[in-house]
Amino acid sequence: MRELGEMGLKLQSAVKIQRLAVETSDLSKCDPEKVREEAFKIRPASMRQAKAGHEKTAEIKTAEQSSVDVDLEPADVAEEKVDSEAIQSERAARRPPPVNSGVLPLPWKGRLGYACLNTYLRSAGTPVFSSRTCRIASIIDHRYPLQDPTQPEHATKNRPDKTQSPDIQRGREFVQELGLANARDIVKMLRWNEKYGIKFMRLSSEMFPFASHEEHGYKLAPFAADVLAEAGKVAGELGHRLTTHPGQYTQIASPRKEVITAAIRDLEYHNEMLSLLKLPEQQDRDAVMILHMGGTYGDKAATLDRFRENYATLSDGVKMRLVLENDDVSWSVHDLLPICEELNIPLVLDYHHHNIIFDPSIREGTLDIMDLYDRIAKTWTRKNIKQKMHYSEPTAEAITPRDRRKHSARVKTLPPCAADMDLMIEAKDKEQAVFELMRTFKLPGWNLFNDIVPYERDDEPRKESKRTKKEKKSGNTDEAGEEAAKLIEELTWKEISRPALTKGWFKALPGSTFSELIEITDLRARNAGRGIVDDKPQQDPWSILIIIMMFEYFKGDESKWKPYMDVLPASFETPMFWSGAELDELQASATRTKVGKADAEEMFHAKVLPVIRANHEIFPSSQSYSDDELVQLAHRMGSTIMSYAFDFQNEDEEDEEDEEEWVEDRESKSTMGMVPMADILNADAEYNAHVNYGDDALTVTALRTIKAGEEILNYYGPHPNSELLRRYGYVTPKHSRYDVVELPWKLVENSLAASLGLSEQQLDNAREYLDMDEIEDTFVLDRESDEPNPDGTFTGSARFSDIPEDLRDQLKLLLKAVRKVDPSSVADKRKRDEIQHSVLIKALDALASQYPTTIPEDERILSGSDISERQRAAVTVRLGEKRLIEEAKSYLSGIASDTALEETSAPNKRARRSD
Ligand SMILES: C[S@@+](CC[C@H](N)C(=O)[O-])C[C@H]1O[C@@H](n2cnc3c(N)ncnc32)[C@H](O)[C@@H]1O
Repeated sequence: MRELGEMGLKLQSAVKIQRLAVETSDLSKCDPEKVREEAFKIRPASMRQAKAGHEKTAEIKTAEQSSVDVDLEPADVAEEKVDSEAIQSERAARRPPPVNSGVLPLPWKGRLGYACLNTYLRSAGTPVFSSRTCRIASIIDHRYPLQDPTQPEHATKNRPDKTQSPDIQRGREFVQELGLANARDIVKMLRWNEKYGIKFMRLSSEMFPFASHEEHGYKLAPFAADVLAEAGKVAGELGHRLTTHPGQYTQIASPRKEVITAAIRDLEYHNEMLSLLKLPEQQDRDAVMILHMGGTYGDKAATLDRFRENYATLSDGVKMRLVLENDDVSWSVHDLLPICEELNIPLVLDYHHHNIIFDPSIREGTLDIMDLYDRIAKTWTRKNIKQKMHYSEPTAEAITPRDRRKHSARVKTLPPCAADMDLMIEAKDKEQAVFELMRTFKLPGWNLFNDIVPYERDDEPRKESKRTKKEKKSGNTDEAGEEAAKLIEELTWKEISRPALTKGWFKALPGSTFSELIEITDLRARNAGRGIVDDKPQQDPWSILIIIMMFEYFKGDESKWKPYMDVLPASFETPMFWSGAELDELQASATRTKVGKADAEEMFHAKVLPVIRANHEIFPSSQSYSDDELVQLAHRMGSTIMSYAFDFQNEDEEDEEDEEEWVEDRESKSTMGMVPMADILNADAEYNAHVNYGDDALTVTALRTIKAGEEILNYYGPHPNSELLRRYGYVTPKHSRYDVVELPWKLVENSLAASLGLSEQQLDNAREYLDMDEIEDTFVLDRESDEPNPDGTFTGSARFSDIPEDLRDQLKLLLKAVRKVDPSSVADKRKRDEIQHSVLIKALDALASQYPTTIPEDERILSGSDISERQRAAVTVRLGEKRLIEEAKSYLSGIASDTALEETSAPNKRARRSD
């Protein structure tokens, strides 16, 4: 068994290395034999563990970055190349099962639960759910009475009347009404659950929107006391367990005071909600609040100390309900169990998270954790609370930890828990996932829900789509819009689809018919024979909108959008259109490398031109255009979209409730579109208006008094000037608070080598101890900036407050590695801390020196009058980055001198630490 486990691990590393080789976009260099050889080299277990932590931070970062850079980024283009079917199949074939265990807890006597949302009831004719919410701007709007308070509100005809005087209580009642509607639906869900054999459910944290908000928060008693007591009474009668899971930002071990204050408010809110249910004694004890420890802030021991300290200050009510859960990034079961035992806190074991940060020296899965079952169970029994566990599985194709973080829609098996466990199934299909498990294993109640077909059945009256509603309302669909929407459907995709491998043979069979929309694919590499795939190429929202805009453009005067297209710019100030000399003005700014012109053109060639060329009848005038001219036109449309288009969430996604779990990397399902008029507002980091997207109308709300002649400004987001320039072609002084600078790891390494007098060979030897696959090659430094105030202004300024945690960690790893190569070069831990700061300062110096001009020189250039707009923008970007580098250096020097001071004043402590 053990050998098999190790073999699985090696195969996994092989897959990982292969994937990385592919991700560096050099498919041809990926020699499978070499990859396998590499994978079978055993590294010390400690290194592997350390690297696992890194992988997580690196991946989270990538996910964040990709959510910003929607489409034209090189990474995306590379990603597409990577995702060839063969590689995917290979990876999938090699994946280990989600849970390695021979134990199935049958016959099952426990309760299976689902979290927060019942998909069946949510999509019923009259939706039943507990997460109705609103925006803060709506609370503020509803401080004003309705135009006709005797009539129900209407999105256009009966809105809050801003000419009257506002009343804070009125706004609060508006949001509280949403909470009451949410709470009233608990009983409906409980009764439904009971009917179908489910007796365990997590209540949505969004039950009472903004209840724990600093400014807009409110107590639940007395207004919600009766509704909650009624829900509790029904839960009591039915023996239903109710729990909660405050969100990931509720962290009581944060070093930031404001985070702790907010977390305590949120815990008190959850506690009040559960207490007002007035459940029978045991059920009340079982109504727990699950919390994650949160970040490590670079120092787990210090974080645990803060946790101890802050936990002690929590109210008894909160302490009675608080439960800790292992996460998939930083805090494993092994980390949390001791603190849970120490502080008398139950520990909820989440198998899915555990399987992501497992100890690879044992094997993936649950075997290592089973030895801890007794200790985990005791954390519950000694408080007389019924134990619960969380179970979910990664998506079927998941291989890397990043992939595996995504929960699959349903689960295939049960974990090896006690057969009477309360098991929360955290899967996207919620109650349907529970049903599937019940069906698979014929668990008690499996025969109760035969009348429940999957929640998307056609005979259930479903919510109308908003588009249909609008169309109906106008009585006459907007022809131009409809025409554009139909365009994509009409296009024949064959020219750009994958070559048909096996369809020809299949089609040749006598009597066969074959839809053009599907394709037979070869899945033998993963032992799955043939399979059917959707044959449409993956057009993304960008290419679709570019094609539609080009379609309208070619129609010329015939286009109903012509007047709108005419006011849109034909040329742009974004760096995409700058000359080489103009780009050079950006100096060492990372923006210089992010222009993405070549990648954009590659995308046009792959996704836009083939569609146009294959459809002369739809784009008749395009025939007179050369390929180059089409690419230029695609650039123009792409840049227009970049500056003017809006993202629209798909209907399905809007209805989806948050998993209330650790951050998930969801696939984007958005669509992009042009919205004339809505795109007319300019923007700045301090703004005075907010655009509200209603079902039937788009409104703009002033956030404060706007003087006559003053420009109405929207908010495009907390972008650094470099990003503002890249996307929109402008910069503003106010956006400099969000400036960032990218520090290449190479500079840190060089600076370390210089500080310790290491030779290139010694540095290379140290690198051998690191898993280079996990090493980040750049780190983003930025300032800490508060959110803008509700009126769009800022109270304080942004300040540099810390070096990124992953940079610190990576540097620590390197220092440890250097110590192994040359123990005399880094004497002890204290020395390592000192070195860290000076190394980073030197690295920042090196970074600053890559910019040929100094801060005063840039300031002089900017104050001059003979400077073009493009130059002004470039100098503003580079100057912002230089100033940030200086701030980071002063911060580090400050810490370094504090440490020195501490050492001179506390020699005993120092002596202990260096032991
Ligand atoms: C959505 S449009 C805003 C309306 C646009 N000004 C127009 O002419 O229709 C975004 C573009 O407006 C310009 N813009 C927006 N805010 C700006 C600002 N604060 N300063 C300069 N230009 C701005 C940029 O060219 C940007 O790409």
